[in-house]
Amino acid sequence: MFETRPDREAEVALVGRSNVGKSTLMRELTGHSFDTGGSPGVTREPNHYDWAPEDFVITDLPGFGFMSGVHEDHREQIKTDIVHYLEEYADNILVAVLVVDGKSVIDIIDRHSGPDEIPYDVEMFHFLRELDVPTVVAVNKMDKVDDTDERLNELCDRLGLLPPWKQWQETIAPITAKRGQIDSLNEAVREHLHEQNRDDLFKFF
Ligand SMILES: Nc1nc2c(ncn2[C@@H]2O[C@H](COP(=O)(O)OP(=O)(O)OP(=O)(O)O)[C@@H](O)[C@H]2O)c(=O)[nH]1
Ligand SMILES: [Mg+2]
Repeated sequence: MFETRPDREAEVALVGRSNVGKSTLMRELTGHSFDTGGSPGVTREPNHYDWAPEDFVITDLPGFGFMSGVHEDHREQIKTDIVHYLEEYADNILVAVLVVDGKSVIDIIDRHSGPDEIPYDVEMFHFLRELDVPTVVAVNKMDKVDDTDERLNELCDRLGLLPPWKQWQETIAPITAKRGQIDSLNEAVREHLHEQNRDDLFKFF
């Protein structure tokens, strides 16, 4: 279990598979650099970022999924830790940002869909709903995607949201974190904060 969380009431948490760009997005949101890298599994412990006078923390959770050099047992442990973390702080997490790689997410979901298998991104999306944590799917690396609308409609379909994606701007946010293009995410997060009467946190998004 991760024990490093600062004692803050409100939280926004970034979750998602390894190498999708969570730490890159974290850098864009906070202006502070975190380890990012070409190989999956860079972040092994949560990165928390808080502002001294504010009762608010942004958390970048470790990635889950295939990571070269990381043993299967350890991978399962990380996944279990993430699930426990989300359960424990569900009441504090005002918005969860599920980050996916727009270039590969459909292929990965389809490859892992079967009678006995639920793909991680789909499972996590539904798990967050069960916890009643408002969730935005940040579809990252859109600089690598040509057929934007088609891709985002497919993603809606896989997540059980009726396309077209434009109906779901509070839930589906295409971004290119690496270039700082995250306006759609900021808007979606603000919508959810507003619904919870937390306009005071708009300055962070
Ligand atoms: N093309 C492109 N690459 C990106 C973008 N955002 C991040 N990357 C790259 O994706 C790689 C992984 O980024 P990280 O931010 O380390 O990913 P992470 O999700 O934190 O990975 P873990 O810590 O392993 O879970 C890095 O090489 C980034 O430069 C983007 O918007 N477009
Ligand atoms: Mg990371």
